[in-house]
Amino acid sequence: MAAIREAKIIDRAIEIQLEKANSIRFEDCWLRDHCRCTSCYHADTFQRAKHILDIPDSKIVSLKYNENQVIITWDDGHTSIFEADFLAQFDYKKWNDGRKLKPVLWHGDEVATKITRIHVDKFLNTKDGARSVFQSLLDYGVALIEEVNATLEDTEVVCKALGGVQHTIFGGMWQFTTRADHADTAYTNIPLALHNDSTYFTESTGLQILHCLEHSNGEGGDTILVDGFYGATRLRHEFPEDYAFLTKFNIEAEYIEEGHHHKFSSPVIKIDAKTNDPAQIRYNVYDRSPMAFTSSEDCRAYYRSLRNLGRYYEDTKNQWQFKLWPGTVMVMDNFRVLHGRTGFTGTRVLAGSYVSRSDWLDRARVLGLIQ
Ligand SMILES: C[N+](C)(C)CCCC[C@H](N)C(=O)O
Ligand SMILES: O=C(O)CCC(=O)C(=O)O
Repeated sequence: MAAIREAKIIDRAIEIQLEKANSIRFEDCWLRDHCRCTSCYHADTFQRAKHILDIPDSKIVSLKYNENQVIITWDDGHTSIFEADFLAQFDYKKWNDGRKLKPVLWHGDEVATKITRIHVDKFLNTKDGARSVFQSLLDYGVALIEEVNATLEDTEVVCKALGGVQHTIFGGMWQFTTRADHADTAYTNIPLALHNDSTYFTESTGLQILHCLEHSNGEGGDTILVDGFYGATRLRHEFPEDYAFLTKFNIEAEYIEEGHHHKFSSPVIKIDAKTNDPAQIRYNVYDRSPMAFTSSEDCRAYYRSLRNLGRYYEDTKNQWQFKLWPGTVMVMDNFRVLHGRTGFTGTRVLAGSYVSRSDWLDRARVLGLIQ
């Protein structure tokens, strides 16, 4: 509970001093816009009631306060009441810090002991279980959900609980094997180097969920994961020019099959404007489309920087390699963690889905893990 010690008018703003906190200044335009009375705000839908062009450019004529509230009278006769707890949220530093995600960088198989591994019933039926899965995704970008029946239907229940199935050209829930249902090497048995999916979509897919329903009469098919942020951070320190290039230069990716042609250009390393740290990695050497360059410098920088970043991802010291067996659902954050697999023989069937980033962050927010 925030408590107001003092409030005063300064120019066209008010400044409030809270107990044991910084003082916060609020401009009159902000205050009028944030008036919580029923004609300014629909409290039942959490939406503003007035168009921004209809908010009067009015002046404060008087200010009263007590420990819990600030009461403002405006020159057009309107009154606004602000609760101390409401105002206390808008100390810029606290507000901004609260919005930063704080990924914990990892490399190698040490992460195996840190991530959440949880029984599916605990994940589905308890808040603590759900919290621990989403916290693991926020911290490390990976979680394992165990003892799931090896069927598409049971996997779907897990995908829904992670935020809901995201539909793409591959379908909603997918099941894939070496049968070439789509024009993509995932649908073969060849090895796949570390990559992010959907670099060719305007919005990358958020989580990727993989459940091996069967692997019989053969071997191989290990899963390999690497922390994309760790590699990017190493590049930033060791090859700052390449890091700068990959944060700015738009690299084009595409997906082509009968009836489809997706294409998108983006920097490989997208930066978070708040933290200046990597916010998303879009690294897929296979799905790059052929490009023209304005200069030989750019062309050479493209190859040099992608290779320098790729070396961290391909370094086995940075990777976590393991075998997924029926029963264990792997969830990973495709904005951060790169995945790959070793080649395999035999019959191997994987099921899963994507979950959009907006949808899984929605769950994490409702669980109180992020703001
Ligand atoms: C997961 N599933 C098998 C459905 C699709 C795999 C798509 C892989 C593609 N090269 C990409 O990077 O997006
Ligand atoms: O077969 C696997 O384990 C992973 C396939 C893959 O990389 C993908 O679907 O993007």
